[in-house]
Amino acid sequence: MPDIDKKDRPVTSVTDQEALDFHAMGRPGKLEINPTKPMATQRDLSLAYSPGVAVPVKAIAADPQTAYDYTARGNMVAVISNGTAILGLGNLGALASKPVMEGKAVLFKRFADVDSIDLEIDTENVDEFINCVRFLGPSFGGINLEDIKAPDCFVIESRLRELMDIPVFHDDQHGTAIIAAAGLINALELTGRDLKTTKLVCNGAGAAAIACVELIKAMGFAPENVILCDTKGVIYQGRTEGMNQWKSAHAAKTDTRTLEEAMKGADVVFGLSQKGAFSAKMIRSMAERPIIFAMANPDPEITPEEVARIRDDAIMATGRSDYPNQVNNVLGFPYIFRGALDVRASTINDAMKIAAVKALANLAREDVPDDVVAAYQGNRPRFGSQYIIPVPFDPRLISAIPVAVAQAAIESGVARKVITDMPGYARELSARRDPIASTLARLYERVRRHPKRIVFAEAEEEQVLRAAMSYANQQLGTAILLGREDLIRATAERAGIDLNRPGLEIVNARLSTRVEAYIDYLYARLQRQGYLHRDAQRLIHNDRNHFAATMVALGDADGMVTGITRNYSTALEDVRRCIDEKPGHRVIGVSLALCRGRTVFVADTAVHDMPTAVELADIAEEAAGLARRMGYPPRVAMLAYSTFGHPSGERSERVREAVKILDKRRVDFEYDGEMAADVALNRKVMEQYPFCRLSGPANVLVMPAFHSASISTKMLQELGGSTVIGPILVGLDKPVQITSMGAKDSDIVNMAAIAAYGAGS
Ligand SMILES: NC(=O)C1=CN([C@@H]2O[C@H](COP(=O)(O)OP(=O)(O)OC[C@H]3O[C@@H](n4cnc5c(N)ncnc54)[C@H](OP(=O)(O)O)[C@@H]3O)[C@@H](O)[C@H]2O)C=CC1
Ligand SMILES: CC(=O)C(=O)O
Ligand SMILES: [Mg+2]
Repeated sequence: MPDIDKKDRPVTSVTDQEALDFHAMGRPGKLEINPTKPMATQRDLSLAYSPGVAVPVKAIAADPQTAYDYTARGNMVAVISNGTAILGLGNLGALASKPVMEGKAVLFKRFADVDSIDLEIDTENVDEFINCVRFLGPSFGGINLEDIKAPDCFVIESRLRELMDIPVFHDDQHGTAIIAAAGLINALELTGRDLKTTKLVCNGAGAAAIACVELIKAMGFAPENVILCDTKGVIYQGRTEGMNQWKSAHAAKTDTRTLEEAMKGADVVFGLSQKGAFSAKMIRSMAERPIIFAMANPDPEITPEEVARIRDDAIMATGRSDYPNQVNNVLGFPYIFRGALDVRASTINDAMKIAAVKALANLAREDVPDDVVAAYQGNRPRFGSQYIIPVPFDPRLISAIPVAVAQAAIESGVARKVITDMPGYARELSARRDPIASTLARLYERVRRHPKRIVFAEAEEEQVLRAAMSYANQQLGTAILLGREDLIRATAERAGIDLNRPGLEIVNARLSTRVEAYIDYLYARLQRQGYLHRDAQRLIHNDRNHFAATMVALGDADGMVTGITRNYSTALEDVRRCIDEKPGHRVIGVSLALCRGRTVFVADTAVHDMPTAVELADIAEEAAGLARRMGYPPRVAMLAYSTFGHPSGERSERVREAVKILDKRRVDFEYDGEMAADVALNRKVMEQYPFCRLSGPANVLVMPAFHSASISTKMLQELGGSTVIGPILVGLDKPVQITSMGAKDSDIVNMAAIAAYGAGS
């Protein structure tokens, strides 16, 4: 019996409590709405609302197409469900479907920058549902129907398609069929099969299954080689029980009556039914090199581990993100709608679906460029049984699929806007990618490849325990929990956290065998700064920051995270008693602000109150180094309230001096200044200074002083809707990160991952 390949094991798994906490933290749910225009002044109000708003109203009344120019319609999709077939969980009602629909809405945004809102319609009556949706056309550029049970979904979709002049797309049908077909084409190629003679069994005869079977027959599968099963077994010609017209259309001429009989000798099996529907016996009875797509969510018909225990020649796919070969409609719907919206398509037709299938299948066969490797857990994927389909985080999807879909819409005559410059369109699409997730994903993947032992210095705190558990769960390394074991265990129990999992290690400072070594180390460092041996003893025994930092200094841990219970500067002082600056470096804090598709590094947000010119130059070097290590070629702007000498003043003088120092140092990155923030960030404003040496908008902002750094990042976060990570501490000889007091568990994990990243490979 083959051992399961390490790659087949889930990369990350989450507990029920983690899932609930994730949905409850901060503002409950997963999305909110933000205005795209200023709404600050009387004039703004006059333009946005009465009287100004009357002008676009009249324009749209005169020419409905102008709604795409004057409203959000053209980038807005509704995700609509009645909750009658939520994933593979069955009919749990409209309200219970909301987490999934919010999820689909955020995936639209995350993967394809499509704005989306979920609408849960509380009726199981088909006519009521249709009547509710049919009048919503003016609000949206497209309708994504989701998790509506068969056969109602077939009636609902086809009637709405007739009634509405925007794309209506039932994702569980066509999204699933497109992804499954793309994966199947590649799996057939890898196993040397011809689709005309391949025998396929599909378990499930609902929304997803019927659409999959229709699509593969359209691709060339022989109808006599396709058998569909449902809860009553094989759908054979003449069967009367539990039938409907959609099942009848695929009733097979066969003597088999059960799934078990049908699967004997089958080349391919699709599971679009329910958890656990495939038995070991069924899998064992399939043909050589079988293709098994167990696509039920959240739990597949059979797991890759189970299949690996039965046979080692299968190509295995599931609908889940924690196994290789994820056949899930998330690879389709964001990009298919992106392409359809961009050409204002009136529908999503077969030509567009087939174009998406081909684009997806081809992408998995292409060589993967370096900047994509991070999306594949650090391994360079190669077309093969473990890689038949791209992963959802593949950054090439955003340009490859919408282009194919838009092109097909234009050629098949359903586009209301023609794109002539397709390469230009592909470039625009790439720029829509959300950098937040890619930056962090890249960092996490690097750490996953080189897991690290990180000490969580305040492990008696609940959010720290949660963060540590998440760190271990995400296979970033070992989380060392520092604290009194009885208190850690009590907190864990109260919070429902299971400490008996691999990757967690409790260290109690009082009981550690390393205490004497740590005291000696600290005393040797501090004895000439007025500290007695007993002071060093007290610090190691009683203070977790000193204990943790000494652990890191002496190599008992790779890095450390702290900051929840003590203010930043106090925590930093604690750490610096134990760890020096890296030779030739300066310790500073850099905040990473991710805002409206841009990433900027802001420094120094932690250490230097009123830096001198030399210190500013050092800060620029440290921040540029961090940017480069995180994959951004640095363009450093030395910020001030003035730009290139005007208006003059003492504060700007210091910044100008820092630029001269950088000139003398002949540093190997782009920098310039002094300049105001708008000059640094806005290409058009920068063009007014043609001599400026930056080749584009700055991505590293060196602030003239701590107050401006701190104030501007906090304002970005609170008013600008930016995600701010950090301050990230750089320049220390060992990787230590300090969170802000009261940080959330997700912030703490990010900082722990950054510490681990800093520990290198
Ligand atoms: N990976 C992916 O991207 C996607 C996966 N899916 C998964 O596919 C499954 C079906 O979803 P959907 O088509 O929307 O739901 P539907 O309610 O429309 O259809 C469910 C179908 O599954 C059949 N079924 C249920 N349990 C069994 C069983 N034990 N054995 C055989 N057949 C069974 C039902 O049979 P009967 O007709 O007799 O009631 C019905 O035909 C879900 O698990 C869902 O998560 C769906 C969409 C996308
Ligand atoms: C993925 C999905 O849409 C489903 O399982 O229903
Ligand atoms: Mg679904």
